Amino acid sequence: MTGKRPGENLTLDDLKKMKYSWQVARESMRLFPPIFGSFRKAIVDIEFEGFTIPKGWKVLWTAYGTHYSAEYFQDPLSFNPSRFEEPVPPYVFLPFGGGPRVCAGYQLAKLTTLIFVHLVVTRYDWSLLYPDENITMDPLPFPSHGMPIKISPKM
Ligand code: HEM
Repeated sequence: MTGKRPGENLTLDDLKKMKYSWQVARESMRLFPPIFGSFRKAIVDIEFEGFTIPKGWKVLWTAYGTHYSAEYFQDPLSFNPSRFEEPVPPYVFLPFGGGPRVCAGYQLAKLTTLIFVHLVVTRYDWSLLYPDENITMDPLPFPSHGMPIKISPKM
């Protein structure tokens, strides 16, 4: 989002135009979903693809199952925000969960992510202290040095 005068606030209309920024955020959450999954409890016996899930059992759904599947995302390990120009089938892209218990803060999270990214990119110069920092899964992504950055206001 360019064309803003220094100090001029972003408007809701500005945020609606940030389609590529949101694609970048979505692609980041596809590769590293902040919440990798969650549990559901079967409240009745369920038949699913030849399996029986008995009433009372807990089921773990994970975002990685579809996020890293070539069936849904071509070349799934590559970072390609443009892939989100095409619609994604329901229950395939799940950083915010899905169904009746989908994240209640989705819109707020989208808003704050777009504002944060806009301000960091337009107002600050920043760089990673450890560009090749190792990231382990524990089970969430965990940068081995805490991912420190060097940040300073743009001159
Ligand atoms: C990037 C930011 C966020 C991510 C990735 C995220 C992710 C998720 C996920 C995956 C769930 C579903 C968990 C499940 O199905 O068991 C969830 C639920 C929920 N989230 Fe978020 N969330 C984010 C931000 C927020 C914010 C900002 C709020 C509130 C201000 C919020 C409030 C909630 C609530 C209340 C639920 C429970 C909804 C329910 O069970 O009916 N989240 N979130």
